Amino acid sequence: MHIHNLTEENSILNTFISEMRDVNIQKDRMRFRRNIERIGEILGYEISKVLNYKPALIESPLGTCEMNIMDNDIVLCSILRAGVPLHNGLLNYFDNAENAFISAYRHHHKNPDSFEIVVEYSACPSLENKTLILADPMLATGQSLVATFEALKPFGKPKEVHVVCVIGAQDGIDYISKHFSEDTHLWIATVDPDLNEKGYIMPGLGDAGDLAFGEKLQQ
Ligand SMILES: O=P(O)(O)OC[C@H]1O[C@H](OP(=O)(O)OP(=O)(O)O)[C@H](O)[C@@H]1O
Ligand SMILES: O=c1cc[nH]c(=O)[nH]1
Ligand SMILES: [Mg+2]
Repeated sequence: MHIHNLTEENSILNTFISEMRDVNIQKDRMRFRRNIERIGEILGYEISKVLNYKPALIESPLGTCEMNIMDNDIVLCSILRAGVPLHNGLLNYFDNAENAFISAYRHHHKNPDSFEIVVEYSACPSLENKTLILADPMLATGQSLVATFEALKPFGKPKEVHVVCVIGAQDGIDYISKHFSEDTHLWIATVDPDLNEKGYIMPGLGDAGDLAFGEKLQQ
């Protein structure tokens, strides 16, 4: 897996991540969602640098110039719920992308520290020979991303896969590296060292879905 960790370079991206982590600033739900969206825009811009381009003649009112224009059939797929603002950020840049949505949530059994991933809903166009961009802000154990990728298999084989995340735990990155093909790209805003006993990224930011949309009742 090709890992692009954007936090290694100083940029305004780190300000957005720090606001998402900050226990006081993150209470502002609108800012939390907007920061995920802004990070989606930044990561989308980075992905655009490795996509395919074709020359096109562009006519301005004063003349004609040749420019390289993006030439990819993009399918943007995000994992509900927390993936929604990241999806919006990517879609702000990939105007004509097709879109897919998958639901994946942690189902807790009697032991609150153990869970399985339940994938229930999938709405997806054909992925055959397309550029799949798979978005979820949090990569903790990596199980949601792997379960989602599995659920997408009946929709066709993409030409290339780009996974987009805001915060990832090293263990989760190692896990998805084993389950996605070697030529997959991971575009990640930052990487944290640990997971706690509940599978939360440490120091992370807490529960991204709840911070973006409010607490949900456990199923
Ligand atoms: O890497 P994993 O260990 O699978 O954990 C990461 C998953 O957890 C979060 O979703 P959550 O299950 O909290 O659902 P939500 O978006 O509905 O809150 C997040 O958006 C990922 O999908
Ligand atoms: O740290 C984590 C792990 C899973 N889901 C989240 O929202 N946060
Ligand atoms: Mg959640």
